[in-house]
Amino acid sequence: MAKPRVLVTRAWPKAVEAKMAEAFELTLNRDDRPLGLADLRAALANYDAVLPTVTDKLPAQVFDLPEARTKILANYGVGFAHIDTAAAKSRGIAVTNTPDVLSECTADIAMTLMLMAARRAGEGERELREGRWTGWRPTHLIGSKVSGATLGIIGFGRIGQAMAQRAHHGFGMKILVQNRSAVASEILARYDAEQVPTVEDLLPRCDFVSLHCPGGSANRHLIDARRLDLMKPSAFLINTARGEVVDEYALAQALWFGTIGGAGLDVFEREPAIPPELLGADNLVMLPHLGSATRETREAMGFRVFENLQDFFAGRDPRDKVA
Ligand SMILES: NC(=O)C1=CN([C@@H]2O[C@H](COP(=O)(O)OP(=O)(O)OC[C@H]3O[C@@H](n4cnc5c(N)ncnc54)[C@H](O)[C@@H]3O)[C@@H](O)[C@H]2O)C=CC1
Ligand SMILES: O=C(O)C(=O)CO
Repeated sequence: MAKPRVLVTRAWPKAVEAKMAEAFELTLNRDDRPLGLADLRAALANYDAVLPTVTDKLPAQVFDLPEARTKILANYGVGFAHIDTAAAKSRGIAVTNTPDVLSECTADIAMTLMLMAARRAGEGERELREGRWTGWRPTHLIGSKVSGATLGIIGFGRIGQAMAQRAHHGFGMKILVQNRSAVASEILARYDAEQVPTVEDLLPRCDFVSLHCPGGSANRHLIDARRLDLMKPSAFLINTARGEVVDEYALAQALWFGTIGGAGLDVFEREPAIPPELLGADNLVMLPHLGSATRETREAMGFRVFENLQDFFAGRDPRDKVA
């Protein structure tokens, strides 16, 4: 039987590409150039499986083609808001993602941002590299204490809980939770966490707020000017979820006017474009979407896609089917 034709849309870890090549008729993207709408539409017409990432936008219009050959979109990543899953489903295309294997590393990056923003690590490093450091002094780059502070987590799924694990058990933080659905009491008990009914209940009580919900239209600008105003003037906002969850212009205003203490961002609404208003804010730490970027995790994500494809082409339901 002919091997399924599979398109990998970006360059992946070599070990995963090699394993994939044994099982499938594989097309790789050696240049690592992001695909446009027309490329993706052509991919759906010509491949049995397309393996997109967060940089491949698949809105309904991409699925609007006379005949789709593709039967599965096996996404490399857990977030799949860049794929119109309803449109995929209506064309009989299954969608899978890669949960769990990236939860720890993404929570590690959220902790990194929280610590860097609170302890002014970005400002300190810039000062040192630019030769502006004049030596230790009692009033130099005074930050905010993380240990023992209150952390609000919006979106208490896999990564939100990994964040709570680190913050509560590692840093003695008090955990407040806001989640779309009720969180089981035994899960809350693991972190001595309290679930609050609304975002409005959570924000005024927190020293740090970390976002761990999915992106997409339902959560677009979940954190807007009105909600930023509810945060303490000393509090920090951390976003490793998706750029669109935060109104970046409202955030830039809050940072410039000091209505919040600072922020840490790993994701941006129009990444890789960063609004100039954010670039100039000193009380902001920014990373280029590094949440899952460790060798171990990026390989594990690839092998998870491989398992999903193997199941799918063997006629089994892939474990990570989301549509
Ligand atoms: N920065 C990075 O590199 C990475 C970012 N991510 C982002 O993190 C997100 C979360 O991943 P997981 O924890 O694995 O997903 P998950 O599905 O386990 O958890 C998401 C949680 O958010 C809750 N939720 C959804 N909308 C909400 C809202 N409006 N208010 C409060 N809670 C809401 C859901 O009920 C669920 O409990 C992904 O969808 C992705 O966008 C994931 C991996 C890496
Ligand atoms: O998995 C995701 O959703 C990412 O953002 C990249 O790992």
